[in-house]
Amino acid sequence: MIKFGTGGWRAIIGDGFTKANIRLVAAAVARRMKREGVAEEGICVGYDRRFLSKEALIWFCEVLAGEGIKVFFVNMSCPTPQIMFTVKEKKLPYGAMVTASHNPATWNGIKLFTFGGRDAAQDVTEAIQEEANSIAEADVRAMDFEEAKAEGIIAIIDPRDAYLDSILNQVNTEAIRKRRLRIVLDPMFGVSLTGLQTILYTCRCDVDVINDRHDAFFGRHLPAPNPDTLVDLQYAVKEHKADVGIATDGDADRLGIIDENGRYVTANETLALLYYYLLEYKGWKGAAVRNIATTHLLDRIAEAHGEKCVEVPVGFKHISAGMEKYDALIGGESSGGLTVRGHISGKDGLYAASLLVEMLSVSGRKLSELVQDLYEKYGEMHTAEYDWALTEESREEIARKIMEEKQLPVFDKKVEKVSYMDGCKVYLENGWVIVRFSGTEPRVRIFAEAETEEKAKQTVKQMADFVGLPWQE
Ligand SMILES: O=P(O)(O)OC[C@H]1O[C@H](O)[C@H](O)[C@@H](O)[C@@H]1O
Repeated sequence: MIKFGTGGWRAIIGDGFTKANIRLVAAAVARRMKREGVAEEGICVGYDRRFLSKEALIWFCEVLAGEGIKVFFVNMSCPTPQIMFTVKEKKLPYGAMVTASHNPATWNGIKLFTFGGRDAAQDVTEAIQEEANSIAEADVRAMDFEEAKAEGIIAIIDPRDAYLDSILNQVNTEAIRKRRLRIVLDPMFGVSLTGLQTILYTCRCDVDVINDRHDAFFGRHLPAPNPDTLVDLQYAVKEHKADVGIATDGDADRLGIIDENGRYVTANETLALLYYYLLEYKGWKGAAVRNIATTHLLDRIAEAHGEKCVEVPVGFKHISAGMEKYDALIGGESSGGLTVRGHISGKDGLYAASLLVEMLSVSGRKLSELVQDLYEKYGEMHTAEYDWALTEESREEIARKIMEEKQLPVFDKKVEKVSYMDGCKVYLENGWVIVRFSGTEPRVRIFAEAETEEKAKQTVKQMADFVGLPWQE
């Protein structure tokens, strides 16, 4: 059974992520493109550094070619945002990337993009999922990869320069050159290495790199930037006396930041800092779009500038849709993805890192000072984020209690409202807590925000106790 979630189709290699299923997804995409009359316009495809990614993409393309779909094949592992950028720039109707993003090394998957380089909307992925699950394997046609190349159905392209130049054109490279920043880069064994180094060297930064070799096990960590996985980067920043540590996840659409003291700057803080920077320093205008599990600091910043902050369910496709609807300035999520008006509509770790480096250069401040400034201006808000592995039974039990019976614990703060848009979110006076099932992994997540980290943690604990999840520090 093929199942698309928050960010594309993901499955364990050899279990759901099999050659047969990859071919079924390709056949469904091809049939959809043919029905829409866009077979000749084509699809841009790429792959990351995971185990089996390139092979999987070749199998995917053989089916596309067998159905007569024009394929633009990026023949070098690359960041997901590079594919989104190319779909947008070439005005292609579709794009695809073989990656399981931040999931464990045993997973792989396929992300799909539509016109404008956006994450495919839910109705699109649902339709593709349904069609893929209904096609008989014997009905899948394919054409040998080399033959399709020789016939020109598959064209090899290299859009790297166009993508990197577009980022360099959007940031203030002059200001960065003057600041001579010292940076430690941690691509987490993923695909940002060449691109981010190129951008940073072009801006004359001094760059040290860790975790750069090709390791399909991601150094036995999850390739997701968070305080547990960025311990190496924290040490390296302190050791090299760097101004900042920059990490990107496995497919480089998410960003993780370490400040000059070796402290992990949360994705919420990064997002709020960049929104503030765009409004205050660059004088840009516009709303912010955040997902339901992301900091309300953005709401405070928006309000202070006469802007609004729009809340959407988790998943960048919802952020992109919200940004388009409100012509928003910035959109982002607490999981580390963000983008800005004028760039691609999907999240981009390379672009976000470049903008952050620009912010440090233009402001002339240290990262820790900028975070402090923000709290002094808008009040302290801190998040606590925990997640638990789930069995089918525990999932059903939690869903019954909070989603069907709509039970809630008794909080020591006033409950302002409750939303069931994505999981169950309780809006408290000066804070909130959300319980939701991940759409990318078999896990349940409980996030909270409050005036101190301790209070946020206590709120998560209270909710975890209430739904019967074991508490671990
Ligand atoms: O909490 P989850 O449903 O697992 O989603 C966590 C993240 O997964 C992917 O990276 C999606 O692209 C993001 O939009 C989402 O925020």
